[in-house]
Amino acid sequence: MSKPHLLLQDVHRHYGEGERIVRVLESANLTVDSGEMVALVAPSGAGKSTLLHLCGLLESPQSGEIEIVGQKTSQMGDRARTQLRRSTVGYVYQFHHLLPEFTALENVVMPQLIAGQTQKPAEGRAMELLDLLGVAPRATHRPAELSGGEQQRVAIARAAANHPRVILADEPTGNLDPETSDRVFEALKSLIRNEGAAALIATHNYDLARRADRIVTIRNGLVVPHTL
Ligand SMILES: Nc1ncnc2c1ncn2[C@@H]1O[C@H](COP(=O)(O)OP(=O)(O)OP(=O)(O)O)[C@@H](O)[C@H]1O
Repeated sequence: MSKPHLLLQDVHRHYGEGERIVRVLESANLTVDSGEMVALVAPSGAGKSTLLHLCGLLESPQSGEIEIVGQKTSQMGDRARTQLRRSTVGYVYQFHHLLPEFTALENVVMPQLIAGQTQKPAEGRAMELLDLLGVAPRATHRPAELSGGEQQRVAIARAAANHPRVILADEPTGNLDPETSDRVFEALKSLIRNEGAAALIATHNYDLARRADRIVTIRNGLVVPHTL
């Protein structure tokens, strides 16, 4: 059997020390397979951002192993981690952070050029993603000329531009109205399926969480299955 795209094994993460210690994860385990969408639902302060940062190699655990596409990261140096993150992880944030002076298309082309892709194939890939997410007709519009939902779909296309094996999203529809939020979530889901990425999506929206393949929460420092 092939390895899961994302694997956390016996991960410990705390902040501070002594009396001020905050134990967020204690022996946490999680696996997310290719094409699987896992929703992360937990109360404020439970450790959702911490977990996403660990999965995205933006933070390191005090102990335990995090594997991305079968690569163990616990012994990696900073450069190797950064390289692995850039080549395998895509982030979607609540606020899209698109570059305002560039068009939707250019925003999705840009990360590919930075990764060493050439213009034409990068444009082809960008159009393919914008099309998949239903925003191809807005390709030449700048962010200010797009609706909130369109902006967020462009941001998802940008996060997926370099074929990430792992997609991490923090409240990806948090600032959208329910109907738009629904549409964006479905677009994200079909993208994950299409691309065979492993996705971990933190959300407070129970209706959306229920439509993921699985729901997990953080309890007593563990990542555990959750039902709503
Ligand atoms: N740099 C830090 N130093 C000390 N404590 C921290 C630090 N970062 C996070 N924490 C603590 O770790 C716990 C988990 O924080 P985290 O941001 O992961 O929670 P969260 O579930 O994402 O919360 P929210 O839903 O409010 O964003 C919190 O109690 C927080 O106060």
